[in-house]
This record gives sequence, structure tokens and C-alpha cells, in this order.
Amino acid sequence: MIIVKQTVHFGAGNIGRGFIGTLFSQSGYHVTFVDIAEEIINKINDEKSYHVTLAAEKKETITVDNVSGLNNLHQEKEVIKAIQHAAYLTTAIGPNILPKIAPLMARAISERVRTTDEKLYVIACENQIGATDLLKKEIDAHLEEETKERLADKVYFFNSAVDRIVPMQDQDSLDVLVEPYYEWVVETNESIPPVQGMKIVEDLAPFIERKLFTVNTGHAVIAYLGYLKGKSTIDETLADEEIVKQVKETLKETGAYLVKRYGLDKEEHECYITKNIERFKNPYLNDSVTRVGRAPIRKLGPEDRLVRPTTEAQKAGLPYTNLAKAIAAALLFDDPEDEQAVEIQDMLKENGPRHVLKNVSGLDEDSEIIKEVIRQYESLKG
Ligand SMILES: NC(=O)C1=CN([C@@H]2O[C@H](COP(=O)(O)OP(=O)(O)OC[C@H]3O[C@@H](n4cnc5c(N)ncnc54)[C@H](O)[C@@H]3O)[C@@H](O)[C@H]2O)C=CC1
Ligand SMILES: O=P(O)(O)OC[C@H]1O[C@](O)(CO)[C@@H](O)[C@@H]1O
Repeated sequence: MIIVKQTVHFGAGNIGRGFIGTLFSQSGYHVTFVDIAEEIINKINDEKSYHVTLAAEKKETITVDNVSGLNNLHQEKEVIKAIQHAAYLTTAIGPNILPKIAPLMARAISERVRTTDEKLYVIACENQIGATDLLKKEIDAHLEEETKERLADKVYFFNSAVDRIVPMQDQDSLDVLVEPYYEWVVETNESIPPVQGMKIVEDLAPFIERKLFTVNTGHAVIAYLGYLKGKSTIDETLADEEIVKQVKETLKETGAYLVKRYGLDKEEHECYITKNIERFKNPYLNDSVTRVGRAPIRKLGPEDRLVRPTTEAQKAGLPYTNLAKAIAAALLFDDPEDEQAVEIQDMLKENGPRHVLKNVSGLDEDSEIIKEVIRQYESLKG
């Protein structure tokens, strides 16, 4: 009897289908996608495969098969059953959603550790430092003490960093357009079943900080400055030399912090910055500034891509004026379609930028950073 390797992935969206699900399928796994989007789940079950196309001049396409779908809103029993047989349990749903799926994962894990000693590896693939730690904390909160004791040597939680630009897709199709580049870094000392394209490291911190504070900080600066200048896509924004200059200046600031903190080679890091700005210019992605700037409350959080490098630079005695400008530009992102942008604009109208920076970004009201951001905010507002 051939035993098919199984994996369960929460979030059949851009990264789920276009990156993590693809790598598992290519590694010989059957991928069960779990999502609340009924139409996507039905399509996955009807079509049983989809295409992933590389956004490049030569549009290579691969077929991803061996996939099925479950809706966690009304197929809880089936999701729990699928997790009983999985080697991996991964997510790409947005860090804010992790607490919502934790109760169901906790039920599945409780049942699993009572019936099998097979190992399960849980990995959250989100743009956030310590996303799997957060998921574990939420799962733990729903586990009995007795179950928690059984987890040792059976259920493992690994933090990870995921890097692949996957823009908004045609919502009527399962097919996904992705950039050719990708990097998936997972932190563990365990020997785990191989997954094509998964890079294992002992210490994720330099990888995730380098990625978050270069790729994501840079991307966010482009999105917010582009939005302010009325641009609609990232590549269109990068045709504006003034913005390119501003992105480079900002990444010099995050770079100085990263080089100092992790002892990175300065020249190598400069090449990493240049390589990423080239990635952003990809004209085949047609990536919108509103997608990249989405959810500004999350992006202005104390540990996220804008505020964390700023506070770290200040602590290290390094410059942060350009980062302060990026934070100011994020405050001015008023996309009416984005719930968090609307919320920030309401907060700004009612209580002003100091209040937002204190309550959303966790900055000290009297700090030099707040003063600099407000100065930049007033100047950008014109
Ligand atoms: N799109 C990109 O280029 C990249 C995204 N990421 C990260 O990957 C994560 C996912 O991003 P995308 O795939 O772009 O988002 P997406 O919006 O395309 O996909 C998210 C999926 O999660 C589903 N979902 C929402 N709530 C759910 C719930 N309670 N239970 C199950 N499924 C639920 C949605 O229906 C959607 O299909 C985010 O953390 C993002 O920051 C990381 C690197 C690249
Ligand atoms: O997915 P988030 O965290 O909302 O932010 C968008 C960012 O994530 C990415 O989708 C991929 O890293 C980038 O395109 C962008 O910097």
C-alpha cells in the first residue's frame, strides 16, 4: 500500500496556493487547504488542481495537483480528521486571524496526541516575528493541562519567515501569478521530513529581521509614498526617482541597524537591498499599492516593519529620520476600502497623530521619535 504524505494548510489565498501549498505538492504531499471562502474550497474540490505562473518575461507555468479543500466554518470534524494524518500543519491567513483558528487546531491536536505518537510540525507562515509562538500561545490556551503534557516529542512549533511576492489575483480562478523568487526559512534543530524549497536554520532572528526590515519596510515605503502621489501600482511608483531615492535612504537606516545588530557584511547587505528594489520593479506583477499598504494598524504596530526598526535604530544611536517619514506616510494612507486605514483616519480626526502613535505603535508620547514623525506628517500633509 502506498501511503500518501499529508499536510494541512490554513488559508487557501495567495501565499497558501501560490507558495506553501505549491512546495508541499511538489514534494509529494497531498495538501488539504482549509479556508472560510466557500467558493475557493468548492473550486479546489471540483478542479483538484490549479496553475502557478511565474511573473517573468517567459511565463513558466506549473500545475499543482493532489489538493483538496475543507471549510472550517462548517466542516470542523473533517478538518480535525485531516489533521490526524498530517505531518505538517501550516498557516498563511494573516497574523490577526491566528487566534480565530487556534481553538479548532487545539481540538485536533488534543485528539491526535491521544491516538498517535506520529510527529506533527506546526508552522505559521505570516509576515510577523514569532507568528508560530503566537499561534502556540493561542492553541495552548485551549488545551487541557493533561494534553499539554503529551505534546512533548509529538507536536513541534517552528517559527518561520516567508518571502515571495504574490499580488492580488483574478478572484474567479484558482490559478496564481507569483514572482519567480522565493525564500521559506524555518527555525529548528530537529530533523524533519524534507519539503522542497524549505530552508532550515538554527536561529531565525537574523533572517526574519533582515527580510521584514528590508523587503517589507521597503515595500511599505513604496506603497505609502506611491499612494500619496496617486500611483496605483508598485512598479509605476518606482518609475518616480524621488521615491526610489527615499526607499534607498530608508533601507540604509534599517540596514545600519541590521549590520550592527547581526554583524552582517555591509557590502553584502547593500547588494541584498539593491536586489530587492529590482524585485519590486517587476512589471509583470502589477502589484497594487493598496495591497502592499493594506492593514496599516498592523503595519504600524510596535514590532512591525516600520516602528520596530525605528525604535531599534534610536536605541543603537543610529539615524531614523527616513523611517519616521515612512511612519508619517503610513498615517496618511486613507484607502476607503481598507478597514484599518479607515479606523486610523477616524482616530486621527478625533485625537490627532500623537494619540495614534502612542496607542497603535506603542511609542512614548514625549519621545523624540514621535516628535520627528509628527514633523514629517505635517510636512507630508502639506
Ligand atoms: N501575498 C504575499 O506576497 C505575501 C504574504 N505573506 C503573508 O502571508 C499571509 C497570507 O497572505 P496572503 O496569502 O497574501 O493573503 P490572502 O488574503 O490572499 O489569503 C488569506 C486566506 O486566508 C483565508 N482566511 C481568512 N480567515 C480565515 C479563517 N478564519 N480560517 C481559514 N481561512 C481564513 C482567506 O479567506 C484567504 O483565502 C499574511 O500573513 C501575509 O502577510 C507573506 C509573504 C508574501
Ligand atoms: O502581507 P502584508 O504583511 O500585508 O504586507 C505586504 C507585504 O508582504 C508581501 O506580500 C510579501 O513579503 C510583500 O509584497 C509586502 O511587503
